[in-house]
Amino acid sequence: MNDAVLAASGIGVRFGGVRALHDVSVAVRPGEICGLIGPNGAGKTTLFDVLSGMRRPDAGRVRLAGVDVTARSPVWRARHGMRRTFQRQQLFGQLTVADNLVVAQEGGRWRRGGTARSRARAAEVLAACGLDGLAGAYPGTLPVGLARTAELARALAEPPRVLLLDEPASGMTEEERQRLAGVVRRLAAEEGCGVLLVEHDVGFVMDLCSRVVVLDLGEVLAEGSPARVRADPAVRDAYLGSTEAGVTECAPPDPR
Ligand SMILES: Nc1ncnc2c1ncn2[C@@H]1O[C@H](COP(=O)(O)OP(=O)(O)OP(=O)(O)O)[C@@H](O)[C@H]1O
Repeated sequence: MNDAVLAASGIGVRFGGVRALHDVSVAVRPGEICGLIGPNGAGKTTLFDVLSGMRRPDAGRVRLAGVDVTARSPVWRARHGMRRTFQRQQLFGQLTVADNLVVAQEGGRWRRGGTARSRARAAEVLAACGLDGLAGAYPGTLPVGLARTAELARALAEPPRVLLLDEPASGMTEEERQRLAGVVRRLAAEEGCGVLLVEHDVGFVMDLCSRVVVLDLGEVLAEGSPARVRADPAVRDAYLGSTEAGVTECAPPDPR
């Protein structure tokens, strides 16, 4: 995929005797929302770690907007437009939600309060995420769904070129999930951001994504439109179960 904003090719990672990823290739185009699903232990988090620079792969390359970033640090990748959210929230607990977004923009230059420009951008992003009433709240006081939304807002504090979302809907109410889906759709459609989404809630992934990649035992098992992936017998065997109502997930949502 030559026009990809993010492309990983031939990725291999081993943890001692465990083959976590083997010859995995994934690409995301600008403005595309791509899902990454698979059973527990399939290698999704390890792949996110490789894409974001937190883990060097034993094999393969990662390209950001065509530039080989395999040897680049997470900070370098973030500076060049790659953002990631985590299963465990990473907000600074001693700062307000708004200040978390200000710090995300200013990094080491940050002084308490931040610049007017950073504060204005933080307010704009919080409003877009439906968090305008919580700018002064501390992350630790927020229920899990709102804290995850705040984590997403922090990832958007500087407009990203590509966004890696790690189980963003986990612990969210239906209303929060709808809002999350709206924010991600707008980001992709209006700002051309490429999104790669790991999520155990298969219904959420199938609704939101135009393409889905299925990992199993560290390898790409299937890839294609949600309808195609849903109908794939190998995917059903490895991950999806059939019910009268349709396809549901087998792996339980991560309670973290
Ligand atoms: N630091 C580590 N040391 C040893 N083995 C690891 C380590 N991290 C992951 N693994 C192993 O690598 C494989 C892939 O794990 P990974 O966490 O990437 O899967 P996952 O698809 O994200 O799972 P989950 O859905 O449960 O988060 C698993 O077999 C896991 O036990």
